[in-house]
Amino acid sequence: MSDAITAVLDVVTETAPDVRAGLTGRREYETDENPSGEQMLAADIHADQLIEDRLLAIDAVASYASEERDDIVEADDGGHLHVACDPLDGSSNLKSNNVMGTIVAIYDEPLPAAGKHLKAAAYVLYGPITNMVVARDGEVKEYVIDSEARSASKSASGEGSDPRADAERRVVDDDVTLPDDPVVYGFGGRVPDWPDDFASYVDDVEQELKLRYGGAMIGDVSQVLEYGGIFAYPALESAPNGKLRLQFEGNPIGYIIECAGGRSSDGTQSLLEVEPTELHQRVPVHVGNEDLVDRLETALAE
Ligand SMILES: O=P(O)(O)OC[C@H]1O[C@](O)(COP(=O)(O)O)[C@@H](O)[C@@H]1O
Ligand SMILES: [Mg+2]
Ligand SMILES: [Mg+2]
Repeated sequence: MSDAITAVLDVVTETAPDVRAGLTGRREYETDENPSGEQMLAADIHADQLIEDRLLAIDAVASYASEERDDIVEADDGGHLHVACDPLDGSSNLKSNNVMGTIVAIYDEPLPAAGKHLKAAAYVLYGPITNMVVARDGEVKEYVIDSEARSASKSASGEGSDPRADAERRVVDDDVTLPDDPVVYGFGGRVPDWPDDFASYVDDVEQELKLRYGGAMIGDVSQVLEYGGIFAYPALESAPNGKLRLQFEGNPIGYIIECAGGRSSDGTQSLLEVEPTELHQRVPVHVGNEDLVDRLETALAE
């Protein structure tokens, strides 16, 4: 099992530089919508295709599902891992050249699965540098994806030049934990669309924390992991289940934050406890320091 998970994480690492390189020139919207009714960029489709092809080539991967396709793709030859992917999280940031990420959730149950069936979750963040955060076995590690260092050392040693073999991840923090004293908050959705109970919670936390909201969940969650705080894409008046999707976004981010010592919630319970009903189901997402999420649940219950 653990070698199989490493194989999936290695493929994600090796594919990240190709996803990143594919962004240039793929900033236009396609005419098709994804299953959530959102317009896809050419970059979303390109990243999805690259990741699907490479993950399904791993013997242990039984199925692949993504935010960008209606149905689960089953591998021809079995396997025991089921991978759910958001190939480009925050892709509307591509037009304005801001951060985006790739999220993978590795389950040992067929999809849709509850978050408690996650064996690992990871994201790649395409920021000024490309890094990768991996949660497994209750721990979170941060890596830098370093394609150039490896390429240079390989060419010096005369090794071949398969571009996929050129990326490696290097640990930069082997125990990512949320800082005790939280600093930042970031909440999605239009402010007038926030329910009153959520809005009054925001009034409270904005007295204590600094706003950091960038329009890509993965970038905003990375701020919370680094500085402590809370990220939410809450239930809205117009969308009681919020915007983010349980299999591809809520579960893996909830898992990463919980492994880093924080809490996740759909408003009343851990995201990892939410009953899956369909592949593309949405869920309100609140993740961050324990005390901030506890207070949020109390505010929503009043
Ligand atoms: O534009 P809004 O409503 O603030 O939404 C931003 C949210 O939507 C998302 O972009 C949804 O993810 P996708 O880009 O993968 O569809 C999140 O990353 C982000 O938190
Ligand atoms: Mg997303
Ligand atoms: Mg996406």
